[in-house]
Amino acid sequence: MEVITLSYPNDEMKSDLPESIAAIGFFDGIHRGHQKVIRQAVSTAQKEQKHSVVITFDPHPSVVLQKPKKEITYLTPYDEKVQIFERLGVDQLYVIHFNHALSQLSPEEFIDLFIHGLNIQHIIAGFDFTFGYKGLGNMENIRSMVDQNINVSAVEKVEDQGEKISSTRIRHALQQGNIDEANRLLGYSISVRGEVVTGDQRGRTIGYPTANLYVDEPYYLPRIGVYAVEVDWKGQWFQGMANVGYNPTFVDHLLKPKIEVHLFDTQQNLYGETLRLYWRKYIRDEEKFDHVDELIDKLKEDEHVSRQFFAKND
Ligand SMILES: Cc1cc2nc3c(=O)[nH]c(=O)nc-3n(C[C@H](O)[C@H](O)[C@H](O)COP(=O)(O)O)c2cc1C
Ligand SMILES: Nc1ncnc2c1ncn2[C@@H]1O[C@H](COP(=O)(O)OP(=O)(O)O)[C@@H](O)[C@H]1O
Repeated sequence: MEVITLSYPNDEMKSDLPESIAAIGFFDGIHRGHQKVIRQAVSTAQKEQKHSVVITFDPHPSVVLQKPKKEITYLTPYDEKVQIFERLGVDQLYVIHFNHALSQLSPEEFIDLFIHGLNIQHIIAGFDFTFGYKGLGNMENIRSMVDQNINVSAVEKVEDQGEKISSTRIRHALQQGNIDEANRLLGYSISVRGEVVTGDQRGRTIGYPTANLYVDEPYYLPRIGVYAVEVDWKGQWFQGMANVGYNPTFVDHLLKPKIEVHLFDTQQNLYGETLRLYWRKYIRDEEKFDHVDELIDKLKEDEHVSRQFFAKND
């Protein structure tokens, strides 16, 4: 899959682009609804022997449009998205840089630049996709904006338990520690990828060394607390328990939550290694303990609960 970033007003489009079928959207999470849109573009392209394309945006429009600005996090930050599109068989990914100038384009100007300009012959998006200045373009009025020979397909909503699947719904599930629900809506297991960095070297002194994960992308993390997790390290799988939190027993004011994982049944030195951590089961909220001994007792309990969870689910 080829990845091309485009920004307005700087970039000139090439003139000899192949005829393409495009799925378009922001696609945070690439959940089952998004997958339906993308799969439809890929299969239509295969049938018609054309290129399959995803057109998406970065960063999220709210970064530009929302005041005051807040830090935004994603179910699937940029690198994750690229990997998932690749797995879905997309030939070409266009990432349109979302900036103020882009937000001012009328729906017609947007279509001219990015649909006609990229030689898109068929546009596929979710039924509620909007685009252009103030989101005035939608899946109804788009038909009057595109050239006659261009097809438009709106994919109807995908539901789960009678409700629309949405990125917001997945965020709420994660906020409640409901990993099963988030994974069911996503259609795959949510994870984070990070590099093991040095922490306060305290873990080993309390009998639970923890690999501290530095994630260099803005992930939306599940609820602060303790989880049974599985870790993929270069294709080797480990079970363990992780904490997303602020270590209030030891530290007064961490600005960002830390992600740390204790892996069961290994003493591997992992500094500098890249791990992918899959959240499996929420166990409890993080607590502030008056004594380290109480934390250690709790960690023993967490280990027991996690191992029981894996014994039942293996
Ligand atoms: C499964 C698990 C549960 C944890 N629960 C708590 C907790 O409830 N409260 C807390 O202050 N720290 C908690 N911690 C974090 C420990 O305080 C932390 O691992 C320890 O201070 C080691 O930090 P270091 O890796 O920087 O050396 C937890 C860690 C793990 C792995
Ligand atoms: N079972 C294990 N789980 C996680 N890390 C382990 C384990 N065994 C050894 N380690 C190593 O020990 C380090 C964690 O030790 P710790 O004392 O918590 O130090 P730090 O504060 O730097 O994380 C990990 O980064 C890893 O290299």
